[in-house]
Amino acid sequence: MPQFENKENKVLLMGPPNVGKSVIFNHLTGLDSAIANYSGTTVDYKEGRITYRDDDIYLIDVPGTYTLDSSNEAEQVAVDMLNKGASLLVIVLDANNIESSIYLLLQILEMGIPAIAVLNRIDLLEEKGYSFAAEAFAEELKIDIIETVAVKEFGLAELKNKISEKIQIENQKKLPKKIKASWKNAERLSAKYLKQKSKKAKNKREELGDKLSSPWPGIPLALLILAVIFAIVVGIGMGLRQYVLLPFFRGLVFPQIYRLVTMFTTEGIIRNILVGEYGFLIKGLEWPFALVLPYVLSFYTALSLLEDSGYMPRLAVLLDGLFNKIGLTGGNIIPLLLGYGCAIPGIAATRALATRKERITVAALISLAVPCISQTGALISLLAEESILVMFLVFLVSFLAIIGAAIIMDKSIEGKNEPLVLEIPPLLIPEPKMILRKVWLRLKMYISDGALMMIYAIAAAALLYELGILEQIGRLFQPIIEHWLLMPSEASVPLILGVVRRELAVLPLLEMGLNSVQLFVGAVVALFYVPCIAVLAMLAREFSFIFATKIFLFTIGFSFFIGGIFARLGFLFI
Ligand SMILES: Nc1nc2c(ncn2[C@@H]2O[C@H](COP(=O)(O)OP(=O)(O)OP(=O)(O)O)[C@@H](O)[C@H]2O)c(=O)[nH]1
Ligand SMILES: [Mg+2]
Repeated sequence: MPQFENKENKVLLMGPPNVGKSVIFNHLTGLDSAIANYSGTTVDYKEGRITYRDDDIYLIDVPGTYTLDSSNEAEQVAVDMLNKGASLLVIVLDANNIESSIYLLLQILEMGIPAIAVLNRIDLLEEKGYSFAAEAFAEELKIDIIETVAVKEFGLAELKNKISEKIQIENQKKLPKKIKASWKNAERLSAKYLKQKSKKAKNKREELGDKLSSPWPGIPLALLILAVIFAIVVGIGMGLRQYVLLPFFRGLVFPQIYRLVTMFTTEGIIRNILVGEYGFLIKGLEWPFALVLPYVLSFYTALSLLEDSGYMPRLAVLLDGLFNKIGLTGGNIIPLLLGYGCAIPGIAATRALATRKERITVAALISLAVPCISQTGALISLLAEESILVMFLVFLVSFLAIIGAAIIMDKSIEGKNEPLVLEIPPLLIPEPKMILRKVWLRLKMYISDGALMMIYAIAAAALLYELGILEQIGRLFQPIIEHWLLMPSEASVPLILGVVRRELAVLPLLEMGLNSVQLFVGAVVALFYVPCIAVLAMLAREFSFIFATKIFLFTIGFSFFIGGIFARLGFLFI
C-alpha cells in the first residue's frame, strides 16, 4: 500500500503535461522523478516528503493532464489520484501556454479543494515579450499564486513556505471563487491578464525549432542528427572501451586479481569459479564494466540531450507520415527510442500513448526487435572488430523486423490508431547540470539493476560450468544448436544466460572463435531471443500474464527459426 494512503498533509502536484511539475517535485523532495522536454514524461505517480520545521508534508508528482477527461492511461493515473482526495493541490500552470493551463485550473477548482497555483516557465514568456498579471488574476479567482522559473530554482523557496502555511487547517477556509470551467472563461481570463510588452521578432531558437519540424529542411537535418548521434554513441563507446577501460582492467586489475586468487587458492574448482573460463571475478568485471558500460554512458548522454532539447516530439511529427504507412504513429518514436536504452522505461512510456492497440504494438516491438543499449554494446563488442558489414547487417535485420512486425500487428490487432496529437514544446538549451544528473542517475541504475544482475548470472554460470551442469543442459539444446543453427555446442551457454539479461545472450559468444556466418547467426538469434526476465515481468504487470507468455514463446520460436534460415543462407554464399 502506498505510504501516503490516509495521510493528512497530502499535497498533490498537478498541471498540464510538460510544465515542469517534476522539476519542482525533485527540488522540493530531493528525489528523482524523470524530467524531459516533451509531454508524457511522468507516467506513474511518485511520492516524496517535504520536511518543513516540524511538519511532514507528503508531495505527490503525477503525470500531466490537459483536462480531467483523461485520454490515456498516464493521464488516468492523475485523475484517479485527484479523485482519491488531497488536503491541498498545487496546480502548475505553463506561462508559455496559459490558456489551456487556465482551463485545467478552472476544472480542478470546481472540485472545491484548497489550492495554490504556480505560474512556471515565466522566463519563456518574457523571452517572447509577454507578461502575465499573475496577482490580479489570482485576486479574481481568490487563490494564491507563485511565479517560478523551476529550472533556475526561482520562486521555489517561496512555494515551499506557501505550501506549509496553507497546509495548516485554519488557513484552508478561504476557498477559491467558483468560475465555470469552460474554454470561454479560460480564453477570457487569458486575454484579460496576458499582455504583450514588446513586439519581438521570432528569436533564433524559435526559428530553428520551426525548421526542425517542417519537412524541408527538417528531414535531411533529422537524418544528419541521427547519423551524428549514432556515430558519437558508437565512437565514444568504442574509444572508451578500447583505449581506457579494457587496458585498465586487462592491464592493471585482472593481473592483480589473478595474483591474489592464485595466492589463496590451489588449482581446482574454486579457483576456476573465480578466475577460470567463466571466472566471475574476471568476466563479472569485464563484461558489465569494460564492454557494456561505455555504451551505456555514451547512449544516455545522447538520449538526455535529445530529451531535454525538445527534439523528440519534432522527430515524431516528421516521421508521422512514414510511421502511418506501417500502422504506427509518429508519437510511437518516443517509447521506441527509450527502448533502445532499456525496454523497461520504453514500455512504461507506452502508457502515454492514445490507444490500447498502440500500447500493445509498441511494447511488443520493443520486446521483440529493439536491442537495448546493453545488448547493442555487446553486439558491437562481438561484431565490430570482426566485420563492420556483419554489424550493419544485424541492425538492418532488426529494422526490417520492426517494420514487418508493425505491419502484421496493425492488421491483426483490432482497433484503430488515433491520429497524432502531440504538443510541440519550445526548443530548449539543455542545462549541463541537468544532463549530468540524468546521465549519472541512469548509470547508477545500470550498475544497481543491470551490472549486478549480470555479475550474479555470471557467478551462477561459473558454478554450473565447473560442476558440469551447464554442459548437461547444453546437451538438451544440442540438436537445435548444432544441426539447425550450425553453431558449436557451447553456444547453448548464451541461450541459457540470455533469459536473465539480453546482453548475456551475446557476450559468451565472444570467446568461441566463431566464423562470420556463425557470428551473424549468433547475433541475430540473440537479437530476437527472449527479453530479460524483468521485461517479461513488466509485460505481465502492464498487460497480462498471457501476453507475456506469448512474447516469451514467440521470441524463442522466432529467434531459432530465423537463425536457422540465416545459417543456411550464409553457408550457401560462402
Ligand atoms: N525554460 C524553462 N524550462 C523549464 C522550467 N521548468 C521546467 N522546464 C523544462 O520543461 C521541461 C518539462 O519539465 P518536467 O518537469 O519534465 O515537466 P512535467 O510537468 O513533469 O511533465 P510531464 O511529466 O510530462 O507531465 C523540461 O525540459 C524542463 O527542463 C522553467 O521554469 N523554465
Ligand atoms: Mg513529470
